[in-house]
Formats: sequence, C-alpha cells, structure tokens
Amino acid sequence: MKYTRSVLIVEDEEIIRTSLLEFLTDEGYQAMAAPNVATALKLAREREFQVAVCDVQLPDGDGLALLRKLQQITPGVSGLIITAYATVENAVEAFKSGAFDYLVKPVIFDDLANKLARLFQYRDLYLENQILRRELARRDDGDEIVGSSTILREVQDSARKVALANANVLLVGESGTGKELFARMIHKWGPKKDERFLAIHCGMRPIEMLESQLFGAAAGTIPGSGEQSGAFRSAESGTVYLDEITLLPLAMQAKLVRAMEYSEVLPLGSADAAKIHCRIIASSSRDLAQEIAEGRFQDDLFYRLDGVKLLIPPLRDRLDDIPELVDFFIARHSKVMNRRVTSATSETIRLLLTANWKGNVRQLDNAIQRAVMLCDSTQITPKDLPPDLVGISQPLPDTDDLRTAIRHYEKMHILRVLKLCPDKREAAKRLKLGLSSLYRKIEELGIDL
Ligand SMILES: Nc1ncnc2c1ncn2[C@@H]1O[C@H](COP(=O)(O)OP(=O)(O)OP(=O)(O)O)[C@@H](O)[C@H]1O
Repeated sequence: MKYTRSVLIVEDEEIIRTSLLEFLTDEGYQAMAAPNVATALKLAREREFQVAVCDVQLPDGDGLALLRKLQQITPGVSGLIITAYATVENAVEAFKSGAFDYLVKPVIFDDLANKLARLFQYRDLYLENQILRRELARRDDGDEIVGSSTILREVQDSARKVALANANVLLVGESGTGKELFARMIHKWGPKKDERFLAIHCGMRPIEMLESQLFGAAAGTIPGSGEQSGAFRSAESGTVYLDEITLLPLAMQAKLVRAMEYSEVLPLGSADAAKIHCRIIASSSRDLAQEIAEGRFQDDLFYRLDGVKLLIPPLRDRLDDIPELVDFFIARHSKVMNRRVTSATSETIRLLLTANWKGNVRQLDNAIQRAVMLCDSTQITPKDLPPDLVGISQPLPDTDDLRTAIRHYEKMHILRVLKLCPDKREAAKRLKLGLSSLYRKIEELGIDL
C-alpha cells in the first residue's frame, strides 16, 4: 500500500492543468484539478486535501483569496501559489496569504516536484514535532495526582497495581478528568519508567499521517521522506498512549488488534512485520459499548483493551478533592507567573464547590490560572473567578438584609452537601437535619437538583 498525499491543482489554462495533473499523478500524488474558484471550493468541501497548488489569476477570483478560504474549510491545508511574474510584491503577497512557497510561470515540473517534496517533509516534521513538543513540555511538569477523596484513592490504588504488572490499560472518563495524567503516572510507576512515553491523538489527520506515526513507514513510501519507525517502535519498551481511541479509523483498529495480538506492526509500504515491545494505554471519553453498537468500534479491540479498565470519575463526583486541587494549582501558577498568591478565601472555595465542572479538573485548573493572574492580593476572592462558572452565576445577594443573605447561604450550603452526597438520607445526616426537614428546605429555598 502506498501512502497517499493529496494535492488540489487550481489552474484555468486547460493545457497546464491537465499536464500538472498527469505529472503529479505519475509522481505518486493523489491529485485532482479544478479550473476555477467555485469548483475548487466544491471539491474541498467534499474531500480533504493536504496541499493546494493555485494559480493567482483565476476567472472567478484570485488564488490568494482562494487559499485563505481553503484554509478555513480544511485547517492545516498548505498552499503553493503559481504567479506570472517573480516580483518581490507577489512573493510577499503569497506568503501573507499563508502560502508555503510559490512557483513562477511557466511551471518547471522538477521545480514543482522539489517544492512539493519539501512542503510534505515540512508537514511531517511539524507533526512529529507536535508529538515531541508535547512530550518535552510535560516532562518536567512535576506530574502528580492530587486529591484524597475515597473514589480517587481507589482508582489510584488500581492504577498502581496495573502499573506494576506492565499491563495494557483502558482509561475511560470525561474530558479533563485526568486520563492523560493517569497514563503518565501508570508509566512512571511501572517497571519501565525510564523508557519513553509517547502520546498520540487518534484524531490526528490526515489518516495516512496517523497511520505512519503509529505503525511506521518504509523508506520511499512517503514521497520525499525516509524510513519512519512509528510510535510503537520508537517507544521501545516504554509506553504509547492512544488518546481518544474511538477516533481511530476502523481499518487501523484492525491493525492495532494485530499489533496487540502478535506484538508486531506492519509499517506502511513494507512486507516485513517489525516486533514491538511497548505497553499500550488507550483512553476514551466516549462510551465504548455505544460506539460498538453503532459500528464505529471493533469489538475485538474493545475486548483486548477492556481487560484492565479504569474509570476516572468526573470532578462533580469528588468535590472533596477541590480544596486540595485549588491549593495545588495556586502554587503551580503562582510559581510560573511569579505572583505571590498563596490561597483562596473560604467563600471562594464554597463557591467552587457549587459549580458544575463540565470541563472537570482542566476547567478548575484554567479558572485558578485566571484567578492567580487577576488577583490583587495574596488570596483569591470570588471576584477573581470566571463569571460563567455555574453556581457562581447565581450572584451573591446584593443586599445588606441579613435574612436574605442567610437564606442565600443556606441554599448554597445545602446544594453543596447534596452535590457531595446525592443520597438525601445521607445528606440530611451530614446537615444534621431530619429527612423531611431537608425536603422542606429544598422546596422552600427553590433548590433545583
Ligand atoms: N488529580 C489531578 N491532580 C492534578 N492535576 C490534575 C488532576 N487531574 C487532572 N489534572 C490536570 O488537569 C488537566 C487535564 O488533565 P488531562 O489532560 O490528563 O485530562 P484528560 O482526561 O486526558 O482530558 P482529554 O480527554 O480532554 O484529553 C491537566 O493539566 C492535568 O495535569
């Protein structure tokens, strides 16, 4: 199988268009051609191109504006512009529109081939760098799982056990709950902690790029590129973290099953399988059973991954962790921003306990980062928090009337306890109220559960 690299040619002169199309097809590119802006936009909406080669002057518009529109349709598409004259102004205009390079008419095929190979090489390096950058950025980050709620401690205990067994793991949890953090810690607690940890997002596109990043590619398979080892081999006996595994296309899921079953991968364009030795940790924020039912996920991959599954609970189910997390994030962001913020007032913590945390720990982290930045004393106060946090969007009473203020506090306090323990009998016990009094309060205070 050859790695496909797709190019859209937009050229109105038929003879040039046809010969460019033939040339690029012969060179191994998956090329399509359009004679004008309208057709180019239609094609781009129907399928994904990696590179657009556009003439500047087109019958229904100009190539530079077209390139900008194509980049809106397919973010990340790269452009080569064909201009009639090699002037500095033309070159500057081309680069300003986001073009990677330009060609001057008459187009010399060798010149086009070289520029395209260079462009694709640049794209590969850019993507590879994204992976390395992600790894480097995290390396010295002082990863630590903060929180001592019972539910989090239980997950941590299981994680330590699977870490030691060097087993493959599936982490399931909503976005921002800490799946990647858990994956890194499992790697760190395991017997191969000094080996590499490589994270790959399975939503990476184009698909062929994802495939070569994972499974590797033989030399010459990708025009202009040498051999690529792919993450499974590069990680050696370390860990490959497959972020959002359900985004892996079905054909690649089959390849992954094979990789897990035989501990070997078949690089693109190669007839020889290569051995792999890494641990695989996959994550999903979606319900895998549902993905299988809807035909988007292979059940044999599911059974292979589901052996060791850890459910990372959403933050709303472990509100007890919030005060500790707040202290941790204040210390981290104060240090990075060189600020003297040391804590949050108890009113702030109370408010944070009533928010609904759809974005989980990441949202809390961002809220504290913002607060550390805005805070003008050593303590974070409610006004430093993002106004859109649910719960906080219920404004504090704008009155000195003690009764209204107490009623408001009573409502927030009961709401917080009910969020901590949704079982009303248990909540009533904590509040030192009878069950029927709790129901009465809920009704009187208009508590919406
Ligand atoms: N228990 C925790 N202690 C300290 N930091 C945490 C904790 N949980 C999450 N974080 C931090 O919150 C942020 C989001 O976590 P992470 O990226 O691991 O979540 P995720 O579940 O992988 O998210 P996504 O599904 O969106 O990729 C990170 O900065 C992470 O370090």
